[in-house]
Amino acid sequence: MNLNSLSLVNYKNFESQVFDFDAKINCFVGANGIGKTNALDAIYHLAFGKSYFNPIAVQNINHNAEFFVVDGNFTKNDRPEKIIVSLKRGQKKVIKRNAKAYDKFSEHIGFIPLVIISPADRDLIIEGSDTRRKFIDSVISQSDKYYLLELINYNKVLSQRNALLKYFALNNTFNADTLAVYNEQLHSYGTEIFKKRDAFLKTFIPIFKARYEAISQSKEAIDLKYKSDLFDSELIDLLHKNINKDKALQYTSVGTHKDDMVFLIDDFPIKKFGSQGQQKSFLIALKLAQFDFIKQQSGVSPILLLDDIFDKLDENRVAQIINLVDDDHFGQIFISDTHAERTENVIKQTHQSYKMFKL
Ligand SMILES: Nc1ncnc2c1ncn2[C@@H]1O[C@H](COP(=O)(O)OP(=O)(O)OP(=O)(O)O)[C@@H](O)[C@H]1O
Repeated sequence: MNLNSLSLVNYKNFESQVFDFDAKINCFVGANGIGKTNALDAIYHLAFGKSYFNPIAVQNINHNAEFFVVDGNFTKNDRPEKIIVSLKRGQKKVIKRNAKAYDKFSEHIGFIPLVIISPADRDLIIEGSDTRRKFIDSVISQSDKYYLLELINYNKVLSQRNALLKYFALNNTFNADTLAVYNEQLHSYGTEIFKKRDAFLKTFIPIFKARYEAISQSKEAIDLKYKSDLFDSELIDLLHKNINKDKALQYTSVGTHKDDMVFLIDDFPIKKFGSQGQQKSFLIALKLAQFDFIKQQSGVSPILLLDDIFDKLDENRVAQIINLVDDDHFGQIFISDTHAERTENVIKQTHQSYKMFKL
């Protein structure tokens, strides 16, 4: 899996820019705010059809322009693949593979396996459960197409059920039959989602622990626990049991949309009890385990984006990660850093080809 070239038109601060990449290591270097992260985000866009950093699509168009185009030429399984993502103000985003537009973006997810490691990952520890669910969902979705569809369907039924609860409250009415239709559907999609999350984490956690041990070279016990209402009861029963609460709240209070992952260090939440360094190692281990998992499932080495790597790692650990390309385990790596020499010194220690892009 290789990205050979990237062309950007009006993407964030880039008006027009073309990059020809090395097959192994590529480095964007330059001053703060010059666009290093934006270049990585453009690559992310080609894999996920959206920005990792700015979820409001239209804000990724250059302030002075009416549209953006991100155009990438890949090689996958020895075949050329051209992916184009474009967006015009006031219109819907278009994603094309080899000149053919996707009807559903979900069909594209997983086609370009990619993992990003960024300072923004700290949200996984700091922010609410939503961020952690999105992380698990995005990892599973990259290797299981049906999962994403189940998730989309679950969310659709959930909004319909919530709208119905609001309608009941506003009109002072109740209809058990209509609600039962939504309960059945939510139960069926939710149960599948729960089973897949549970199965995924059973495979993922040992990989994650091994990665953490290798990175931190320390003895603390870290763990990741899946929390879900569905461990104790069937979703359909929970929906029935909580109907009075849901009517009062006017939304659905139980289900897989409430699942969470608890990050632990020596049995205590890492958010409160982990040092800065332990938290950084935890996040890197999480992302490298994501890399391992996707590779295991798809047989393809994901593209790895390392945004502002020295934010998370000291020079030794950066060297450790970049050395991974030496054993051919990793495919292609894209790095962003403010200091050209610092990164180049570390890269030179590998025996791989590389290119530096001074922005
Ligand atoms: N839609 C947009 N139009 C024009 N410029 C934008 C847009 N969105 C973001 N930018 C600009 O992009 C720049 C930030 O780029 P980026 O985050 O890639 O910087 P960076 O080189 O990674 O910096 P740092 O080293 O500080 O992380 C900012 O100057 C910001 O104003």
